[in-house]
Amino acid sequence: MASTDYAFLKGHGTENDFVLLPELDEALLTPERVRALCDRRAGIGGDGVLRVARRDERWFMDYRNSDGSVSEMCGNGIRLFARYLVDAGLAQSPIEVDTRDGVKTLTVDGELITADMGAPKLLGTSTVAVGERSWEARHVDMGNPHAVAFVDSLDDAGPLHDEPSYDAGVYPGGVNVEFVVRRGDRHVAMRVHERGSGETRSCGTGACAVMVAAAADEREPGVDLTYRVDVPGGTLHVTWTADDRVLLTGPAVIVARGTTAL
Ligand SMILES: N[C@H](CCC[C@H](N)C(=O)O)C(=O)O
Repeated sequence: MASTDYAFLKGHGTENDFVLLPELDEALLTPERVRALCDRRAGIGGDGVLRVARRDERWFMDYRNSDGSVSEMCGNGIRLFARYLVDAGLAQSPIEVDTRDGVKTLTVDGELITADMGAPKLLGTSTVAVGERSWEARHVDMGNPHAVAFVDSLDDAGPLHDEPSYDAGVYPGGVNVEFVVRRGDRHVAMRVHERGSGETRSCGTGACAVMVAAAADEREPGVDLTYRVDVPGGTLHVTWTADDRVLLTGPAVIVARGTTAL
């Protein structure tokens, strides 16, 4: 692989970490280069890559999972993307960011950033399994696919080294699998095995999917509903608005800037 220096930033949202590339051409971001950048020993390390691009007069977030695959949306990543734009003086809050799942609006309020993720799709149920154990999982689409399984304990899913098995008929393009427990009124905790990245410390779209699955039965017409969602890497808050939008609020921290030869 030819080695030329490219600018990068490293950051995270509740420890879901990303390599942000502000100037790389799309043609250079091959799956091989994504895997090399995300490698935690031979590369910078990350759960994914955020390439900064322009599309139709807007900023476009080109998101890639650490295995080099492409996904439609990344809830923690888009907050870091907005943090970069504001810190670099390239945009002011509120910011419209285009994604493969359409345009999202980001609002920056000090340390916290809120992403309007749009309307959730609450679909049917299927079965997910880890080893001998299996659970019913609720299909929630947040622009990307999620299977949400309610468990008695977050330890029930085991070490999650391997991808849980799932119904490929329901999820032909793969799926992010969340395991969730209730912690109290409008308060849940989750673990996630992400499509294309493995178990991560947090998943923004996953936190939204978990909240929608957990709150669906208690949601009242005309009322906004907010949940606290604890992830291994911190805490997110998710609001399902009366007009059927999901708002994801959490931190986004830039931890390093530099140049990469990858
Ligand atoms: N692995 C996900 C994309 C990243 C989602 C996650 N990092 C988030 O914060 O939403 C997928 O393939 O759909």
